[in-house]
Amino acid sequence: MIVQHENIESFSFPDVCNEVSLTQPMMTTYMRQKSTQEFLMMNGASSKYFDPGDENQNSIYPPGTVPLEYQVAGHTFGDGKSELGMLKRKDGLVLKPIEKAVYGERELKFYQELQKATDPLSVALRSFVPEFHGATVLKMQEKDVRFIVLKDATFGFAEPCIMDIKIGRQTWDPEASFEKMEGERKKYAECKRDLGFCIPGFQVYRIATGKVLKLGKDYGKRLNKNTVKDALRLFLNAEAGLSRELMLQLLACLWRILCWYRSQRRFRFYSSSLLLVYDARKLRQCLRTDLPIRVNHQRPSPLKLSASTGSFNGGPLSPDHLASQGPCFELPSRSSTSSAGSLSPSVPSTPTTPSTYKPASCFGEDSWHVAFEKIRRTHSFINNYEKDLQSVKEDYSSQLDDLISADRPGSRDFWATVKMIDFAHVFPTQNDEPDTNYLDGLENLVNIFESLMEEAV
Ligand SMILES: Nc1ncnc2c1ncn2[C@@H]1O[C@H](COP(=O)(O)OP(=O)(O)OP(=O)(O)O)[C@@H](O)[C@H]1O
Ligand SMILES: O=P(O)(O)O[C@@H]1[C@H](O)[C@H](O)[C@@H](OP(=O)(O)O)[C@H](OP(=O)(O)O)[C@H]1O
Repeated sequence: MIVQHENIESFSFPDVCNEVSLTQPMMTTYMRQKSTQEFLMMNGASSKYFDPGDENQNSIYPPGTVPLEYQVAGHTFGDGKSELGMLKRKDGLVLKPIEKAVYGERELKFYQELQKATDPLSVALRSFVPEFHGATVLKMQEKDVRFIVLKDATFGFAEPCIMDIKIGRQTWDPEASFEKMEGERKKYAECKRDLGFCIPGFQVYRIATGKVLKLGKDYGKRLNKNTVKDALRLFLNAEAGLSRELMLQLLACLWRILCWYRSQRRFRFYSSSLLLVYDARKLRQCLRTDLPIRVNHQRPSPLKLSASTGSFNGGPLSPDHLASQGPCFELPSRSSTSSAGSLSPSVPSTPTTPSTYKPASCFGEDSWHVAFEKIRRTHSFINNYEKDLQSVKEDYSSQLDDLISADRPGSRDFWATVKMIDFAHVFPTQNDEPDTNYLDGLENLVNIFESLMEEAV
């Protein structure tokens, strides 16, 4: 789609890209407002710029809400298929409409049960998903619409960069009709076949050009195993120099999710996404700062994760493989994991995750150092892989020490993270096998990130 506006120019991918000009960093706030205005116009809202706090808006949206300006994928207002899209509320929370009852109620139940659960597997999972703030009913054009209320994954970001990565070769659930299955099979075909994931959309505040680039599913559907890396580079602002600090923050999250996913036998996540987010404003500051991250490139960099180790290769993982090569924390026992589709703590089959597994939020109160120590523990493997990783870990550790060094005030703030989203097609596991559909895609994604890490400055 091309939108005509004085602030939109330079369509490098003619039918799929909106690039908003930001000529100077100082103009960013102004331009964000402009792009919001553009976005609202596209979605049938008032042409006047307003924020969600504006009570006098003449819009079709419930008072105190606007369409989520930074929605990069999924069902959106006026996309010709769905009537509803994501909204943003003035308190910064985002609202996901329940449009298709079965899917919506399933997702709501997933969040509700996850919120109540106290078992370690669920507690860990909770740290990977957006904070859940219940459900609410709002009137939209005379109709009552129920919404799931979530924390905005980009909350507090000045220049949010967001990428939606849908994980899994199979993006339809076991109850899908034949038509739905066929439809899904054809979409993002190359990426899903070769990598086990696809990219339905992303937006990036580009440091090299000073423009906001938004690419949607038409672009994503054309990607293949070779070009996907370019899309990631674009998203990561690699033109400005791929930042090791950014990569570490994202990789740390991806590793933790991977470790969790390898250990779990409770769910099958179909058509679920990882939302990669970071703040380009912070990235720009980080790239401008000569110390200390940039001193790292003076060291010989051993940042190569050996593909020969097998652990991150995309092949299917058998339970035996997991037992011999999996994370160093023990796997839940077989008897305790079967058929546990529910997150409720009262379900007798809740896994008894051992005490060595200490879930911790990716980011938050922890310093880089503490957080990374935890990651190091959960990312350990009980074989030669451990040896292979040793030098890598040492290098990471010193980088992380650099990152929290006292002469970088504010360096403890995290400005990139990964959240698991979209649980409309989550099903209980029917056997004790790992969810290779999701795992293959996630492992391939981690592999790509690890190889990109080698390019980081
Ligand atoms: N917690 C969140 N914070 C910020 N943005 C979010 C959040 N949840 C969703 N989004 C935005 O909304 C988009 C769609 O989200 P989601 O995948 O949950 O919707 P969907 O309509 O079910 O998608 P699909 O069509 O793939 O089923 C995401 O790509 C992201 O841009
Ligand atoms: O990326 P695309 O091409 O937009 O494809 C959509 C995507 O697969 C969504 O996950 C799916 O939503 P569901 O969760 O509802 O299955 C939607 O189905 P829909 O067209 O039936 O809404 C598809 O159209």
